Amino acid sequence: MQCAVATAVRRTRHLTSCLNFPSRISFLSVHQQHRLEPRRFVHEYIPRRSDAQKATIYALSTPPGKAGIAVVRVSGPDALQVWENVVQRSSHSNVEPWRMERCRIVHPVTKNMLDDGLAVYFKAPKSFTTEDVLELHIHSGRAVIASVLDALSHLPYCRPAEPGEFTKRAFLGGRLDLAQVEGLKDLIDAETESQRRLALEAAGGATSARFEELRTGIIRCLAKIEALIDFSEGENLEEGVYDDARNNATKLLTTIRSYLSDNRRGEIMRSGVRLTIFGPPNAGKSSLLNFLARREAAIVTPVPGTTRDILELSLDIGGIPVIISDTAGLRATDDLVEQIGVERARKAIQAADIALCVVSCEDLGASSELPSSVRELVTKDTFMVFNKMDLLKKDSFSVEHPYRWMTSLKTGQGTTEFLAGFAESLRSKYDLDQDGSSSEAPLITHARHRIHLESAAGFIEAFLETTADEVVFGAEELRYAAQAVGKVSGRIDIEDILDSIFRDFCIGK
Ligand SMILES: Nc1nc2c(ncn2[C@@H]2O[C@H](COP(=O)(O)OP(=O)(O)OP(=O)(O)O)[C@@H](O)[C@H]2O)c(=O)[nH]1
Ligand SMILES: [K+]
Ligand SMILES: [Mg+2]
Repeated sequence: MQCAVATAVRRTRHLTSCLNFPSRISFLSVHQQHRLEPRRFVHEYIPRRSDAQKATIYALSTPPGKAGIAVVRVSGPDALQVWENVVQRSSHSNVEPWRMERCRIVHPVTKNMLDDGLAVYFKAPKSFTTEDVLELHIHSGRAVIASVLDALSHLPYCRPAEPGEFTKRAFLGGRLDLAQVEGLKDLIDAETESQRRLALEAAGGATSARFEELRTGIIRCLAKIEALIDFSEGENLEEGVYDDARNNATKLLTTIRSYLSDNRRGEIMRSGVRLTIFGPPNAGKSSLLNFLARREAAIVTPVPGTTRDILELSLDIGGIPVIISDTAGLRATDDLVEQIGVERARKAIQAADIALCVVSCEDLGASSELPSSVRELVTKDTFMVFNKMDLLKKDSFSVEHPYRWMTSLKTGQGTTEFLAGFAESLRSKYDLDQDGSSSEAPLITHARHRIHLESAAGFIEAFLETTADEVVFGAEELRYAAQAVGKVSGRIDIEDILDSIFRDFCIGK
């Protein structure tokens, strides 16, 4: 008896580790709380886990509302059974996979006809999720969609899909890696042409392939170092293996560093330049936002302190997505609400990729010096707009700055030049072409990629700090570096590649 319990506990422990339970201690406390026999405890958990994995899920895959067609997608082991229950065809032949068929969609219990549509069955693994998939193409109307989804809810082995669950299954099934999943999401969200191309590249696996090349490079170095651990140079290994590994690691580090010092180009192409408009009150900041948006998005009045909260708009400036924030005019004030607005403005300037300062020509000092409220915030990278040039009395104007324009948002003077110069400056700053794309596709498009690459660079540096006597430590650093790069695509297993490289590695004479 005791022996049986011990076996059960051991098995349970093994299972809890498979199920990612925190620890043996927490398992025991759960076990004690519930006063369950170990064996029963096991039974309680296994079915739920496998159930979650094997559930057949369904969801509307097109936007809800009136349109020509809507697609309801079903994925999981019972997709074919769903077909048998809700799809009625004129022919009684077997279902032919990947072939669209005209059919009636019926309620599984009442067999009432719900819609006249099309159905297609994708046989696993040749489907988006790698599972059996059924797509029902129905008429897109609220009542039709509701009746079909309700009908599916009557099938006991089906449940509604959670957000992103089809894609998650595609990832778990190995159809997409993480970088491709991100690319797919970006493709759906793409609003500009350059975003579409960038996302398509990631979704298609080209981005992953570039990361994979880096990872394989690191593993090649690792293979050499591991060979040195097992054998030694001169004896069983050709000469210069250690130096080779070091040289290659140095080259890889240079490559990674060059990817990292990209001025955030990829992230900017993907998610847009964060641009904050700031300046003294009444300079014409909100007027500038409205000019760029071509509509009265922000309130403009002659009252200083009109804008208080931050107003954010996403615009396409010459093919570049720009997220523009209009902020409260910077000044000391007793008004509590305005004080908060000024505080938020300062934070937005810090968070911006580009800060654009609007100053009224009226507010310039005798020798064209900037108003004190903005003086310490302006750097050589700040974009400067000297507005209200219609009110400029003096004919001479002498503010030197790399990015500077003069406008009158009232008369329109200088605005065409500003718009052209503004777009051009954005392009040159981020090395982008006319349409906002770039000749060489950037590698890093998400902050996540940057974090993993930075950590890989750190590990390679640590490897380069080790000596020929410390190959064991060096190998460990390279292993971490490879894993860090692998995290981008979600591929962190290196043993498989290591084996294959080892196999063609030249060992012995
Ligand atoms: N003469 C002249 N007036 C302008 C010009 N641009 C804007 N204005 C006027 O200046 C006033 C202030 O403009 P806003 O756009 O509200 O200025 P703001 O910087 O957003 O002001 P706050 O939000 O209060 O900080 C409004 O009455 C505008 O019509 C210009 O080029 N010339
Ligand atoms: K104002
Ligand atoms: Mg304003």
